[in-house]
Amino acid sequence: MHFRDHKKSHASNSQRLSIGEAFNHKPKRLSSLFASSSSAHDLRHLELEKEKEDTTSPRGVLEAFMKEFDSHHQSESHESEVSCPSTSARSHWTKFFKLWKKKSFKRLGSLPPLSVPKIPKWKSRSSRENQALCKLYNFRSLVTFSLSDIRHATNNFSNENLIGRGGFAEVYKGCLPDGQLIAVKKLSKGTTDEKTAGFLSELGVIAHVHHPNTAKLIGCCVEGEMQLVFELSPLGSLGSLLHGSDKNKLNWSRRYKIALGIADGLLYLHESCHRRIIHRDIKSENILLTDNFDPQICDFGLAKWLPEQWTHHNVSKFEGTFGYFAPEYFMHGIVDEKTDVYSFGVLLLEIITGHPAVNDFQQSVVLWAKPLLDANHIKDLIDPSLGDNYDREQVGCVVVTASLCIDQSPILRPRMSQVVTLLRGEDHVLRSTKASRGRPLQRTYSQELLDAQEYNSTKYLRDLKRHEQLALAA
Ligand SMILES: Nc1ncnc2c1ncn2[C@@H]1O[C@H](COP(=O)(O)OP(=O)(O)OP(=O)(O)O)[C@@H](O)[C@H]1O
Repeated sequence: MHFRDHKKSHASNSQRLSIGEAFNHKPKRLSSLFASSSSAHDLRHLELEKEKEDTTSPRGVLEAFMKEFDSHHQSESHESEVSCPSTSARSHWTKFFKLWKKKSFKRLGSLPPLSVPKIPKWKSRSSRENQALCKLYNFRSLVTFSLSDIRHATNNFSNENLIGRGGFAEVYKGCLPDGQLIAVKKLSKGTTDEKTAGFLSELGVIAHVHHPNTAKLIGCCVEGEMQLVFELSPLGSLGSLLHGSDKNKLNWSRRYKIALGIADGLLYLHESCHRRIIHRDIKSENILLTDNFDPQICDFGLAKWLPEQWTHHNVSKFEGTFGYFAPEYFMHGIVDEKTDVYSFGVLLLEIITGHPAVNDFQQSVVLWAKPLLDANHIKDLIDPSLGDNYDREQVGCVVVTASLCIDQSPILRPRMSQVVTLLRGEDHVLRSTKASRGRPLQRTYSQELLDAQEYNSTKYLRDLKRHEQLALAA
């Protein structure tokens, strides 16, 4: 288990937390929820080893790809005696991954500089090492940047170019020689091992993801600090607009468009992507906005891949963002699509009400909104800054969807395909198709668990309160 600094450049109370941070200096109390006997170091070690062996985790998949990459490379060497110009760059990557594998618990920082892959120039998109990398990351064209390319683009990481700061990284605005605007996510927090693991995990997921509503990775750089290079989302995060001084930019039709776009992006991650991806940190700060207010889901640092046959995944390390946790996650460490659906419900409440997930007084928007939702007092929920300028039907659809998404019971929460239908007001389609063609609602493991404990509404609210009190007591 590791502890991170979570200062954000945009004021926010709902910051990503590790278990220790969520309860501020009371890690033992909560770590016992998921794993009672191990020390923090042992736990982290077990977690890393488990992830490396687990071919379903992003890093496990990287391992599998590396094996494939090695065997491909060996068979190529047998075929040709002549080495291509990119062989040395490729072997740097191979060494980098091998060292990471071997030294996952030793300091990579103590390795000689040559151990870090040498990066070809950013223009070398078609070079063979890039092709090999693309193969490694699901055959997509990625650019490998040199540190000097990045320095040049970001005005040497100047403070004026700093546009975001998260729990793991600083994000700098930049401009490539061809005029393309970029956002460079420089992983700068934690130990070298943690940074390497975080970099590979995020890269391993984001490079597989291609959808209009997910952040666009252009490439990466592993010289100096590890850096991911994205297309710039000029309007920044939804959180910064929704809770900052530019709130007036977010009229109702934009908010509705954003809600639909995020739902489409999440549906893609859960059901249409090459692999089944659970994001695990859906929140307004992790939704970026293009010039046209098209939302893009970003920050795949906590994302998990779930094999098709798994009902859920149990995590022993509690990470995420206070205010967005589904009850089954913070009580039992259960992760599946429905934990993302819950967080999406909280995000919808933010969009409707304009309230942050957790305010300065640590009050949760869920606890505030629930009585109003139950009493159908929709008018009292709506962000006063919208006045009467909203489409009643659309607001109705978003309110109903939010209310279903934050249901205490995961089985009663809709799947993302149902969420999309509900948000568009096409739930009559849902009702008529559910009986005939739709997948039957399956009881999930988390449902059984919650039922077994007679997890009722009163207990749910008590748990939320307890969660809040623990955080406040810190
Ligand atoms: N492509 C981008 N375009 C514009 N701004 C961006 C981009 N990527 C990130 N940012 C800004 O940087 C912030 C931090 O980025 P990100 O969430 O990826 O970092 P993190 O360290 O993983 O954060 P967290 O603590 O949530 O895990 C975002 O909230 C956003 O404001």
